[in-house]
Amino acid sequence: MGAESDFRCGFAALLGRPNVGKSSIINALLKEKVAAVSPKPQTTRNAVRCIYTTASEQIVFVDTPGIHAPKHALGGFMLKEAEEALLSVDVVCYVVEAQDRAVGEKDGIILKMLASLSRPVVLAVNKIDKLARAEDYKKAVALYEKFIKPAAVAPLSANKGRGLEELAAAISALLPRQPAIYPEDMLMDSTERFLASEVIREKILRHTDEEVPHSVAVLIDEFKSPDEHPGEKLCTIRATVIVERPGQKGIIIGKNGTMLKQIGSEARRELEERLGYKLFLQLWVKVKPGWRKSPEELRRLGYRS
Ligand SMILES: Nc1nc2c(ncn2[C@@H]2O[C@H](COP(=O)(O)OP(=O)(O)OP(=O)(O)O)[C@@H](O)[C@H]2O)c(=O)[nH]1
Repeated sequence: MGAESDFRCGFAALLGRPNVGKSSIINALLKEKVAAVSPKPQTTRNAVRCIYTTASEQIVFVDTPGIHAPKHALGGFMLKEAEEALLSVDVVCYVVEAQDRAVGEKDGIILKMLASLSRPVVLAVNKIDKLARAEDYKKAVALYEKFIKPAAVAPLSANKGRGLEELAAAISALLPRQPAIYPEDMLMDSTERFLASEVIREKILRHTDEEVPHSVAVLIDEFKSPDEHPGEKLCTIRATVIVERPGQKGIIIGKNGTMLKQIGSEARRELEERLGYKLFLQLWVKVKPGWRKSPEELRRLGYRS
């Protein structure tokens, strides 16, 4: 790592509607590095998505969970939660697509939040490879600049590997000068078990409404990775989704089990990508009335103060 006085380090929230390429950007930035996971427990408020370290900078990309659920954000409560999460970062990296020519509902919610937030925003305009004329990305920039004043604009293509270093440079220019927070070889800051439960929980939140998200906990019953069990070819995860009422169980399982299947396959895909293993994921749903009020249950689920 470089001279500490010039070194920049801080937290960047990665925001954007689904499918704009957030995961692709992270993967491209980390190149071939498999998302190895450190056994160090989670220390930050937000889920750390990855840690990008070079000789001169360390950018800790975090997820801001509330923003994945615009349905709930509309309700006001989650919007506030998301805003609070955003206040714990130094910079917001807002990802949009180069072909965007109108602001959709999901971006509308994000823009509203960003407009009232006192954090610098880097507008990452992804998928420039899809444009016939490269400079047309400026049309997307003009569209979003009607709502926010980004501190920097970074056109890029995660798939073609273009503009990634420029994006990292634009973000790190806005970070405080301070030494690295994490060791330089650390790519993520959470245990694999914790990551698995958070990813499963996040998929449930995306698919459910009203009181269900607040009544859900995920308990990892079994986690067998090929690293710890050399005989294993796959990583095996068995988890129980805990809810408070039978009706909530029905919602999560869905008609003929379709909802649970969908949640399971989305969680499996994301975990395979982030853990770097092929995965066998099995989910159960169990009703535990009042689990949120039981200190013993909370402890078992890992919610320790
Ligand atoms: N043409 C092109 N496609 C891209 C680029 N970056 C990502 N994609 C594609 O866009 C799709 C969505 O990419 P993801 O990285 O999964 O998007 P995301 O924002 O993480 O999506 P969510 O996890 O649903 O929020 C995938 O099919 C990617 O291959 C790019 O630079 N160019």
